[in-house]
Amino acid sequence: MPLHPTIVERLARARGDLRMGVPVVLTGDGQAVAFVAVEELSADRLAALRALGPLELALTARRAETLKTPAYDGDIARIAVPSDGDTRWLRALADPADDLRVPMKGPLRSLRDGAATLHRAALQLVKSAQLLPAALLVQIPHGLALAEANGLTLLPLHEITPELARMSPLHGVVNARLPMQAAQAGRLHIFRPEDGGAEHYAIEIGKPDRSAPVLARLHSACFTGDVLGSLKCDCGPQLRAALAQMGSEGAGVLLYLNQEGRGIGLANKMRAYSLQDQGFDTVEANHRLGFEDDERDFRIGAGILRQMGFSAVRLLTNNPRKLAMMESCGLTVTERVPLQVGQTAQNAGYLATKAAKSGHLL
Ligand SMILES: Nc1nc2c(ncn2[C@@H]2O[C@H](COP(=O)(O)OP(=O)(O)OP(=O)(O)O)[C@@H](O)[C@H]2O)c(=O)[nH]1
Ligand SMILES: [Zn+2]
Repeated sequence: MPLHPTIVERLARARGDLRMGVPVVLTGDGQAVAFVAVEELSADRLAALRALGPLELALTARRAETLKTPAYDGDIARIAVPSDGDTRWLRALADPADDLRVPMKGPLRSLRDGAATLHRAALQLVKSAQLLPAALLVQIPHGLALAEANGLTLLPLHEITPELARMSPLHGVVNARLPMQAAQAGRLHIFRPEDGGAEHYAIEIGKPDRSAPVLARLHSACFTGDVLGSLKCDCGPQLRAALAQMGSEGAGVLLYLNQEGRGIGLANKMRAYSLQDQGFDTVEANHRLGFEDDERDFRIGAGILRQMGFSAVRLLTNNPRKLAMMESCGLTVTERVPLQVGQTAQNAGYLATKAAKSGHLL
């Protein structure tokens, strides 16, 4: 293998750069841009980018809708940044925290002309770095020259597009015996993705027969519910009930997928919780932040199950999307096993919204 990093490795670097406020260079469609995530933008970097040319802010159409500004590119909006637009101005557009207190952010000028392909890719990268979906871009004449002169990560669009669409292969790193309250015969497996992303875990209980449907649960990380016992959701009780059922049946597999906050990360989930305290429901809060309702990639769970030798599941869930995704990834769902535990006065609204807007089965 050559010494220079592959495109997958450069993508991982780029995510790290964005989380540190370092610009990344994107080329493609006959254009080149340098961009940063607004969330981590410093005044110095803003000044350095402004010196390169007119600045554009890319937001998702979800966020643009809240800001009441048109998204001429369908799923995204490009907004011209005025010469006095500073980091506070940009952050107020990216972050809905102060929307109710300061509803008027404009006037905003949405751009209509020109291509949005690089803006779209920039936003996708910012999202995959679990930052607020807002990118500040500047068009540059020569991507390679700017990247080389400043030691920036350069990403050609045609190389990253297939990588962003595919699920990164996962490798089993280690597994070891783990006796638990719910089952003495437990084993924890660690899976690591090739793209430098979060590791995921499989908790195998007993010795499930690989030739029969296995009792399985795809659990998404919820620090607040799983660890802190939050009353705002039903995750903690669901986690424990699933393990208990597997323990009492003597076999099962629970995947603990590190897709906190339905894939938006804990910081963004807490932003969503602040919005929920302002009266928005769980879906509206995600939209106001600029995310879709659910940003999780359920292919990961199916991939791990197949890697462990399972081809059919009895799936513990109330979420029809999980059932559909299993089937589309080639796993047979022989039964949906409902998992209704942990209802509280505080999460009644949350569960009702999931049933009404996300199709959860009651
Ligand atoms: N963005 C966001 N995420 C939340 C909120 N409440 C809980 N979550 C996350 O939602 C996910 C819940 O995952 P799951 O338990 O797999 O839930 P599910 O899609 O409802 O499906 P089932 O429980 O299988 O029926 C976890 O990642 C939580 O962190 C919220 O208000 N906003
Ligand atoms: Zn939860």
